[in-house]
Amino acid sequence: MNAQEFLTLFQKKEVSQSFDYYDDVVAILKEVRENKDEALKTYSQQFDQQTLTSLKVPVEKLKASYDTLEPQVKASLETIKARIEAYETAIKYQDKSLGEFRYVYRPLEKVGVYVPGGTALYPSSVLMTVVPALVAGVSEIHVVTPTFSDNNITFATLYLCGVENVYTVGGAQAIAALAYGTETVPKVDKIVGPGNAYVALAKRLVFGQVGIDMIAGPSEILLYIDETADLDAVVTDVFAQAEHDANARTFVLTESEHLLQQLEEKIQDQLAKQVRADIISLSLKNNHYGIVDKRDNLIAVLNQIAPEHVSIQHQDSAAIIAAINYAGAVFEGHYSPEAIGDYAAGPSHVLPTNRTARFSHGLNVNDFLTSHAVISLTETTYQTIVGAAETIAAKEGLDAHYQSLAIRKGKPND
Ligand SMILES: NC(=O)c1ccc[n+]([C@@H]2O[C@H](COP(=O)([O-])OP(=O)(O)OC[C@H]3O[C@@H](n4cnc5c(N)ncnc54)[C@H](O)[C@@H]3O)[C@@H](O)[C@H]2O)c1
Ligand SMILES: N[C@H](CO)Cc1c[nH]c[nH+]1
Ligand SMILES: [Zn+2]
Repeated sequence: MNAQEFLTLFQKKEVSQSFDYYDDVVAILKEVRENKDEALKTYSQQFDQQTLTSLKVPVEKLKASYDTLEPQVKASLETIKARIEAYETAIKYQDKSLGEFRYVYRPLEKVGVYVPGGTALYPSSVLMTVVPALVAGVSEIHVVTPTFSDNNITFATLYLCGVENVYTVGGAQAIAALAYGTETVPKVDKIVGPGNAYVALAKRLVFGQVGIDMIAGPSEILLYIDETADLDAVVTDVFAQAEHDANARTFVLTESEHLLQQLEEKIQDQLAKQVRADIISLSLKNNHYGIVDKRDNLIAVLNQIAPEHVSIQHQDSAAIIAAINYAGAVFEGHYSPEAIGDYAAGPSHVLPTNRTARFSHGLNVNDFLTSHAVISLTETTYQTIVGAAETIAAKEGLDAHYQSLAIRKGKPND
């Protein structure tokens, strides 16, 4: 399809998607708010087939998971953790002193982290959320995850990061627990982390009661390719996002109809051989788009989709990247595939989906800080600006404000 045809379809789909899970998620939020731990256990039975006697994971169990890791896995986690720490430390906001003003940053106190666990384990999401929080200086981290097996790599990674508060609960009910608090799970100040459509919608609905990082829902990739791209590699990039979720979305943009046909043939040839072919097929059936048009129209489409990931495998990558305004993260060239960002590049893989990169950004250390201005005016500055303030206070009819300003006027503080 061309750019215009795609945009018409995209708009219709976007409107219907946003309500798909609404009733289910609202019911879950209400139930957890009222019945707390009991509701969490009932939902774990219903959605995860787990009979839970307790929800909190003992630290010994986290340690046991860590102790059973092969040395190579421990070393890989350490390597990635160090890269994330270095990156987040480099981009952390510092207090600014501007004479009569200061702008200061403070770490959040209590953060809730969602680590997915429905159809795969996500130790990488532990690193991509917890490490930035630790670099920010967050004092309490509470992790919820639908991860139930003994000796699993998610628990091991949590232990490696020093997280002690871990609860085996997932889905919208886990978000409700962190937002409202239950007997076991405390209410937090902000919830971060990725998850499926239920998790993403629940976060959206509890915003205001607690802070959230963004809508980090089912994965997406947009690949912009030309003849210089290695099509076999591009096929793996398409499958790598589609295998996350039947709701994952993949977009291929190109200026060449022939190239798109070649790619689609390769996708069909290789689909059946994929380990997660069932999920990939569902994702590709409903959420895979090939768009052929001229450069300007493709860039306009890209900025409308504002995809979670953009991968540019094109000889003019620099020019295309310069025109991208909205994306979760952009990957340039053959050696920056999206999958390296999922695990090891450095910036967090927790990124906005479903067009929300038009107004939000990927998770980073600064999302775990709050900030405020400190105002310390000198008398000279005060006397210079008080007249303007009085004038507007009078126009607003707020007399007590006017008096608070006027009483200090012309009275040297000696
Ligand atoms: N945007 C990002 O930054 C990012 C990063 C990593 C992963 N992801 C996404 O995270 C998601 C992981 O999904 P997942 O499903 O494997 O794990 P998940 O932990 O997000 O969801 C599993 C939970 O969903 C709930 N659930 C399942 N079916 C339900 C139903 N019918 N009704 C109510 N609740 C139900 C269950 O409680 C289950 O515990 C994928 O969509 C993946 O693409 C996104
Ligand atoms: N691609 C996901 C973000 O959409 C992140 C991830 C974790 N593990 C593998 N991939
Ligand atoms: Zn991925």
